[in-house]
Amino acid sequence: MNQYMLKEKMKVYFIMGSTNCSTDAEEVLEKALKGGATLFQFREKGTGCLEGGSRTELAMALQKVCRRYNVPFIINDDIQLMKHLDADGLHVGQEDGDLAEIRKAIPGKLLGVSVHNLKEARHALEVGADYLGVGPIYPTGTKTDTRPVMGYSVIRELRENGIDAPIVGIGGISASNASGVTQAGADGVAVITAISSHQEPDEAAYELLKSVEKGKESN
Ligand SMILES: Cc1ncsc1CCOP(=O)(O)O
Ligand SMILES: C=C1C=NC(C)=NC1=N
Ligand SMILES: [Mg+2]
Repeated sequence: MNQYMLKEKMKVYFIMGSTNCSTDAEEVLEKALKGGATLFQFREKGTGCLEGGSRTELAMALQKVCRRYNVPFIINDDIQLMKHLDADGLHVGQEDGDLAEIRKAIPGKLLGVSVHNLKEARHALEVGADYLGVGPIYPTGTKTDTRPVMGYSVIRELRENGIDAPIVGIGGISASNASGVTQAGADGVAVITAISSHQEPDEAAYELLKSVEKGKESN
């Protein structure tokens, strides 16, 4: 997939694991994709998350939903699971291992990296990352061990320093603030709660998409 197509897929980047939704994860994902989510990341992490067979089973079920909507299915952190399912890609953080090693280990797959500053962004792209996750943009209760809340500043700084790779902002993002993230230069937004905990995940995804497009108009 070329960079232009990948930037299109970054618009509404939905992330979820079993601990992020009180109802049926498959149903929430189906609705999110119906509503316009453009990419999905399976992130099964934190207290009470699934392990072993039940983890793999849920991942397979969610991968099937993504296939039906022709939406990329990305796995967070777990390279074994990604390989086992032949998923479309892997997302890793700064502490998930040597980025160059990880890049070599998954040839032809999408590799996303969480970055927090220009140095980390340059390194990730040098080793061959396909897209960058930048945040936390706003305060979030979903991930407790985040770096300090950064606002739009890092997104702007990356763009001003010639980083034109696909970028998603992440952290406390909803339809009410997503336009600011794309106005600052991101290609889209990555969200957990705004969709996974919404009564109507399809409406939530659609509102996010509209907010993302609005921000793009003015950047
Ligand atoms: C995984 C992650 N990385 C930085 S903030 C965050 C959590 C985002 O969750 P939410 O969209 O519910 O704020
Ligand atoms: C921490 C993260 C940052 N960015 C993205 C896209 N996913 C993540 N899990
Ligand atoms: Mg990680």
